[in-house]
Amino acid sequence: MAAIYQAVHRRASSLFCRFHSTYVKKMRYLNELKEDDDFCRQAQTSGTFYLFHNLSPFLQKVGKKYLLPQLSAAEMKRILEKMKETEQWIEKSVLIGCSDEHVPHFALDLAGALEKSVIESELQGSFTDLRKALFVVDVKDSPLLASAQALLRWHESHQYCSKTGQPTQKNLAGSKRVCHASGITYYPQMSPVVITLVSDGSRCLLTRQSSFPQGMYTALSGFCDLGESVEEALRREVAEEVGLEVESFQYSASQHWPFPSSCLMIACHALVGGQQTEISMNSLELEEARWFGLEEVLEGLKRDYTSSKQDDGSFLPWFPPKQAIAHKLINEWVKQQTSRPT
Ligand SMILES: NC(=O)c1ccc[n+]([C@@H]2O[C@H](COP(=O)([O-])OP(=O)(O)OC[C@H]3O[C@@H](n4cnc5c(N)ncnc54)[C@H](O)[C@@H]3O)[C@@H](O)[C@H]2O)c1
Ligand SMILES: [Mg+2]
Repeated sequence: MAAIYQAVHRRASSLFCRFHSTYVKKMRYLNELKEDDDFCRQAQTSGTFYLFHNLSPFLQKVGKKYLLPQLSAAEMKRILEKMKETEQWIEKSVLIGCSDEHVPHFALDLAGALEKSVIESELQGSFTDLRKALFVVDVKDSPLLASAQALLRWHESHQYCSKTGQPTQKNLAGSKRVCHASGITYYPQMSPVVITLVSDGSRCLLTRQSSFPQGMYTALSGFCDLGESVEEALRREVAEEVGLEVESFQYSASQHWPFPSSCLMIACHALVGGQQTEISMNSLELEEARWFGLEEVLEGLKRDYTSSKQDDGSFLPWFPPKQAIAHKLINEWVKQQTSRPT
């Protein structure tokens, strides 16, 4: 009965969809895949697959470029058969998007099924740590890579119900997990983080944690506490980490960030009053916090880790690459400074 209802519903939706844009149709299609296991199972037979092993994505190096190969369902089947694994493995994949033509994309972690080196030599590429992969693939592929890994990571760490201790079961698309003993449904989660580029009008405040690569400075950031609004978290983090009081702030943009595990980065510009710009750094959290003038920021934007290294082994300041939302904040600040009437 449910299957008939779903088929009728799908037919009605597809008629309705004739009047919708490509984007709306795509979102409706993805939503159906999440809601209907049979539909998703069928989609897995015609979809494409991004491979992971122990949460490291599979990349192929072609010349100087790192590509993110998508395997067809037929190719996946061939590899699993060759390695004497069953096709059931395909059901462990999670839905991560689809093309405008509704070819669904899935991510699959093959750890536990296949030996890493065997797949690497079969497919001529390598499973690469996400901290490297994210920065070497084409910029347009980084968000997909980050969210695919985050979803696979969430499933890996939510195998059991935290109330009953019983195994949880994922739906086919991987948009949720259910504990059949308690009836609890678990959904993938992100932790909200506010990232703030503080300015005093003519300088911006950039900071380092001791765990950062040498020479790298970025905007202030902090996890939102439970029950806090974005505004409250922003003001608290700036006060906690550098001892300054925010006068006003403006939202810029947001980004999903996979480190340490699924953050929703909410990026803002903040202004502190001209009278109170003396930094009182919290050395438990930060190694350094200081004001940067426009010239120094412009110079820093030209460097990366390698080019910032000096002959004596020290590092000149450099900033996060364009995949990180901090880069956008710094660029926006530069634009605002350079477009101001002098
Ligand atoms: N994409 C970017 O441009 C960018 C830039 C800066 C920071 N970040 C990310 O923002 C995250 C948070 O920044 P931060 O380290 O300054 O935060 P923070 O200042 O809140 O300090 C981190 C500490 O907060 C605690 N904490 C509270 N809630 C937590 C949670 N949900 N998960 C983990 N730890 C929690 C832990 O003790 C942790 O050590 C970092 O993990 C970093 O990867 C991204
Ligand atoms: Mg912080």
